[in-house]
Amino acid sequence: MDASKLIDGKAFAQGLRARVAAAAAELQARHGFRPGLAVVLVGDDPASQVYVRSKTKATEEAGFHGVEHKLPASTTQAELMALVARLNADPDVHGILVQLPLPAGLDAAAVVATIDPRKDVDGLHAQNVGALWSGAEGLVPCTPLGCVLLLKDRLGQLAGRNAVVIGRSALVGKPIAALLLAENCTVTVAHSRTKDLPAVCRQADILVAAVGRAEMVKGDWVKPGATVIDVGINRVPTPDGKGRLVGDVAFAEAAAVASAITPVPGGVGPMTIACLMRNTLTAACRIKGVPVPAV
Ligand SMILES: Nc1nc(=O)c2c([nH]1)NC[C@@H]1CN(c3ccc(C(=O)N[C@@H](CCC(=O)O)C(=O)O)cc3)C=[N+]21
Repeated sequence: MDASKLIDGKAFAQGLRARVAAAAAELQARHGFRPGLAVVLVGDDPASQVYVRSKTKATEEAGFHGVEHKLPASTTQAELMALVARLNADPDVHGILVQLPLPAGLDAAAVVATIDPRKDVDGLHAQNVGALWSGAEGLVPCTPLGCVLLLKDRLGQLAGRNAVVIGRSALVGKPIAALLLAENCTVTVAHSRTKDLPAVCRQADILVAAVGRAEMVKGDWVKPGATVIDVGINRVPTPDGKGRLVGDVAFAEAAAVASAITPVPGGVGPMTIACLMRNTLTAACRIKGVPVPAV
């Protein structure tokens, strides 16, 4: 494959994190505060622990104030909601992220509804979802924001392009569709009940795969010259037992046809964390009433 086709999310994310860190240093110097992020992890799912660790590392590297709350899987709904209420009231915390999924028995929607919308750096609170779809100011989910930043960096203007999003989750598919619509794309949201999914995908100038099924999108689903964003992170078994990460797109096949494509790992994943830092910076500035720096 021609290396210039690769959309290097890892490199873009590094640059974004450096710009966020510089903006945070400037805020400290001029206004005397640091953005603060609280990450809440309930239970001991190993994958979640890895993500939370990389979020904490990014928080430190950005020069933010970071707090990590690790709660046992036996935590009750009331205890979790009480922690969120404390974080809502904490003046040093501007962003609250409750790692999902929560252990069985806990109601994620009720927890999200408790988060102060101004501190909802995941953009999942109904107020932020409404703001996204109505064009009002709010906070946008990190993974969708990362996808659109990569697309604009590669393509410039997105207006008028046909975008097909496969997947309609609240965390990824729906918000990506909203963001692409706001960029004046013609957006189709495809899903498990879509008829002739390959033919729908072949219409896409921008194809976003967010289904959570390893290598489902084949090379002949991709229109020649299309830009492919692979949001999937699937661990598949290997003979050595370690497993490897693949996306929702059959990468080699798709890369042969596309003009640009994100790899897995090293594509959208690192952008998610960089955008979490960006959202925390935005949330902190709005709460403090100072201008939000462009990063
Ligand atoms: N409330 C909430 N918000 C989230 O944003 C959220 C969440 N819960 N739960 C779990 C998922 C997953 N997630 C990822 C973040 C970074 C990478 C990432 O950096 N991946 C790297 C490395 C992957 C690896 O090596 O394991 C890559 O794709 O290159 C992946 C996945 C955020 N999530």
